[in-house]
Amino acid sequence: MSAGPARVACIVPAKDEQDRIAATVTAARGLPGVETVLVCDDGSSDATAQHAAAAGAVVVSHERNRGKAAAVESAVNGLGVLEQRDRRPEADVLLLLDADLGETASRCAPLVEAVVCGRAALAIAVLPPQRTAEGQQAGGMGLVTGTARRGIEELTGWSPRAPLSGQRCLTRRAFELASPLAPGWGMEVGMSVDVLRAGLVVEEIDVDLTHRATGSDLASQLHRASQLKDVTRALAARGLVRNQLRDLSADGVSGLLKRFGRGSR
Ligand SMILES: O=c1ccn([C@@H]2O[C@H](COP(=O)(O)OP(=O)(O)O[C@H]3O[C@H](CO)[C@@H](O)[C@H](O)[C@H]3O)[C@@H](O)[C@H]2O)c(=O)[nH]1
Ligand SMILES: O=C(O)[C@H](O)COP(=O)(O)O
Repeated sequence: MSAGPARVACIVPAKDEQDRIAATVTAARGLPGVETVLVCDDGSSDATAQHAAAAGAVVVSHERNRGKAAAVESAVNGLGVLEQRDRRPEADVLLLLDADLGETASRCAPLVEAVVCGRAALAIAVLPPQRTAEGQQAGGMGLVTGTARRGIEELTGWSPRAPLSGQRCLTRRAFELASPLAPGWGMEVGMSVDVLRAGLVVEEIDVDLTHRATGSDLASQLHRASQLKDVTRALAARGLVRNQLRDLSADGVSGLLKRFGRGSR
């Protein structure tokens, strides 16, 4: 990281977030060190872009929906263009926040602090249990989370508490090491694996954040299916399946049983 105070840019991917984006942007702008908030409007069909801009964000837009990872990449590219055009010093820290955090985004200072002080290259927020809009306990059967957690552990030896959490702060260098990001919902899993494999420190931090939690209706289950597909792809692209096949051919049936036992934890 460069000498002097750290420069933090906040990156917010947003699809149809007009109800919450302004509060999220306002809260993010108030975080220590945050100089710029960039929102990528990922093909929204509502007024997300206008609300984000009115709250003080720099907005880049996708004409059509391209998924979360592409939105994050576009916002970071936009940051690079701004820095060159305006000859401004480069941000050395990126804070990635989802658009639906609202004013709770103001609680993310501990993530920034962990990276700015050099304790971690990637700091990830662990959220408390969430409730759905109907007041029910959020979350599914744990299939996506469990797949992501076990995959990261198999590939790196580290077992995260919140493998899917998109609320994360990292050095620009760590972001570059994880780029291009794994597509769609695989970006967090891919990033964690890539940063750990580069030998950098990853830390999870409890942060009292609230977001729009996924429920149990059909749309929510379809969302989970899409997450599972992208997470599985990100893990496979980093060698998970290859490793499993290698171990199976080395250990035969006992390897299969060992792996099955581990998978059912
Ligand atoms: O096509 C899309 C879909 C979503 N988003 C934005 O991405 C963020 C996360 O989307 P959300 O629907 O809130 O995700 P969750 O269901 O909450 O997913 C959890 O798990 C994901 C990984 O599967 C992480 O990316 C999220 O941070 C984490 O909250 C939000 O700002 C969205 O507006 C896009 O930019 N493009
Ligand atoms: O609701 C959630 O936490 C995510 O969509 C992941 O769901 P799952 O881990 O319960 O399958």
